[in-house]
Amino acid sequence: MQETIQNLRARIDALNLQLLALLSERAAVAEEIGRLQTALGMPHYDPVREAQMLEALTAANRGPFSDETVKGLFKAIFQASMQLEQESDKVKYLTSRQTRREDTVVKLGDVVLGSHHAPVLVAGPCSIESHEQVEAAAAFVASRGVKLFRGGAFKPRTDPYSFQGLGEQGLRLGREACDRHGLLFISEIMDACDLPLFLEYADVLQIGARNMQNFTLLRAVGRANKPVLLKRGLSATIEEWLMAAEYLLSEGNTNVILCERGIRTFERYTRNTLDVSAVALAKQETHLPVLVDVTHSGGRRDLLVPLTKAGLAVGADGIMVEVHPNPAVALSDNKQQMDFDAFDRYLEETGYHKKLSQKRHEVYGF
Ligand SMILES: O=C(O)C(=O)C[C@]1(C(=O)O)C=C[C@@H](O)C=C1
Repeated sequence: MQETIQNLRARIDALNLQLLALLSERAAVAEEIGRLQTALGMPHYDPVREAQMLEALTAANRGPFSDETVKGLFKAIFQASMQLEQESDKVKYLTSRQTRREDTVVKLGDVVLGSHHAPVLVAGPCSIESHEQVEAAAAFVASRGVKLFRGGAFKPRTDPYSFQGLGEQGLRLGREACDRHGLLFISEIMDACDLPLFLEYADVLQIGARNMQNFTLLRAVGRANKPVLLKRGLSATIEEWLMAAEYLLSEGNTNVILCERGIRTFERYTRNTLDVSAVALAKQETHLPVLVDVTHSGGRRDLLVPLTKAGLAVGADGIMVEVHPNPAVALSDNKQQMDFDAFDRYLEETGYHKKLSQKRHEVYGF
């Protein structure tokens, strides 16, 4: 008896495989129909066709399943084909991990950003203010093992009468200081017409939070042959942020680094709220490297260490911080930049002096 059941089950197993092969073949044909329908602008759902097929099937039905059961089984098959057809209509976003499974790794000189590589640290002043200031900042961060230098020359300021940056002169001062100290230079571009200047002076083009949805700028930078750091907008949803990155990739620029910099919430103890889930989700949903700008996230020096730990714990590939020789007299963001002693304490407390030379798994175990 037991043996007979075993034998019958073996037959069912074989029939299951035959059914699966037939269903897969049928699905491939339905997908082909779906592609033609999409090209012709026709809907995928065709109730008349479904009714005709069900009629033909019930007419051919000799049992043991009732007509109703046969109809139920085939309706489930039609539904499954429809889902496949609709799925293939969905746009394949270049930023999506479904389109590209492997992590994108951005190479900046001898610094490698993303995947299993050691978390990077981007440091430098909010704005480039003078030769002396940028020289002091660049010399200091370079002496501490930092390879990526930030410094704004074109500043998007809320108040039109506040310091707007040194413009081209700032870019030149930044470039020269970076060259003297073996640093790579990241600076924010605000207008597509400044692209030639940035191509000459900067190593990484930063698109700031306020310009995250400047689609003309995104397209222009997307066509440039330079890595881009794309900050999340002040009130941008994760989807809007990733779509902005899609603009860059769709124009051919694959060296895109995302940067979470805190979003505007009701909370007033901090300037912005660091959205750690956005960092984790950006890593999950896209294949791009993700940084966290801890200076703007909290807008508070006393939060730089904990926010750094939080960012790295949820998978960030690096951190951006602001360092100024004398923050008290800084021409922008003077409440949140670190002086040199504070930066040394920051490196010690976050363990970044070790992290700068280690692989990710050596630091975090993952
Ligand atoms: O014949 C079609 O138009 C199909 O898309 C295939 C198919 C099917 O699976 O048979 C799928 C959904 C439609 O509602 C009708 C039929």
